[in-house]
Amino acid sequence: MTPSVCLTETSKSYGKFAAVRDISLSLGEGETIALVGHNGAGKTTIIKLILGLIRPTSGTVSVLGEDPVTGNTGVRRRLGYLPESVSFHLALTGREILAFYASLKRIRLAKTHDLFARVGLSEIAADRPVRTYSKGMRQRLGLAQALLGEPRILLLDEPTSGLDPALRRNFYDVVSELRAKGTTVLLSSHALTELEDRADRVIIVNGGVKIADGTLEDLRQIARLPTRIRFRPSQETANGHRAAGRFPWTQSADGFLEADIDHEEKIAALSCVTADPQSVGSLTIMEPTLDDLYAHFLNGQGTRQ
Ligand SMILES: Nc1ncnc2c1ncn2[C@@H]1O[C@H](COP(=O)(O)OP(=O)(O)OP(=O)(O)O)[C@@H](O)[C@H]1O
Repeated sequence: MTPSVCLTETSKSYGKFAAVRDISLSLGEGETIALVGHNGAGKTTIIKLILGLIRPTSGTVSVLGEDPVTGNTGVRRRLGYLPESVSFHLALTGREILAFYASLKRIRLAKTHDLFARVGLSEIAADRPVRTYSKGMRQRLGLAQALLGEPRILLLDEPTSGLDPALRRNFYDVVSELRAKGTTVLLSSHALTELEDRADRVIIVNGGVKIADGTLEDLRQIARLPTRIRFRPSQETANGHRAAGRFPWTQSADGFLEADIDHEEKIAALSCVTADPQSVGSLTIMEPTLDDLYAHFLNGQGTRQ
């Protein structure tokens, strides 16, 4: 996969304080990457380094092959950015705001006409002043602004905070469309559960340092956390199952047998449960979630505010 963004041993300090320390990462074309970490972990600093809004204290940042601070300004026009708190001039209409940002990016207005529909803002809403917008509508306008000019790299800082479930779904639909077109999407978020099925890769930062980077499956392989297996045995085989093998099955209130099985034993445990398919009513395999993995990688690292 061609990398759109590369940080190589990049640090950013403010005085003696290192907001980001020796981070190396690459973001591929068409990849959706979740950037997760506690408050103050360094997520926004990484985004600002990619945008060229701040210079690294050491190391390098390359965006579409250019240094985003000193390189070809055309590269910046290929970036879309939705900041953590969107704030627009309240007296302007959505359409006026989009026209303003389009002129900054030197994009012809004709190319912006479908953006309102794409983010789910009606034509009537587009002509209303932003002060009449709900938080969700402002966030949609922020997304429309970030989508101006069909960016090749989209950086979204906490994009779904404050959005209701329907708006979140709509938002992720737009992200899927962009991914299909080859756009690199970096999503900084605390909403781990909703990222789980949506990100191709997860980067975890803590205290300005990258502590994990991989697909969910990669992270599961590294963390080797137990898998919970639950099954409902048929009446006559319940006792047999409970005794089966060396696995510590316990009976839950709803009649299921369940156990947390070590990563290495997962296949053996499943073979044991399913040896006689007739004897199993239903079976659930619960792999460690992104929440579990996040807690695992942060465990013992300490956090800072
Ligand atoms: N201009 C600055 N001057 C001094 N310290 C800064 C500056 N910008 C960021 N920091 C510090 O760098 C650290 C990382 O900040 P950053 O905004 O990147 O965190 P974050 O992971 O985005 O947090 P959040 O989830 O709360 O938005 C924080 O401790 C912050 O206080």
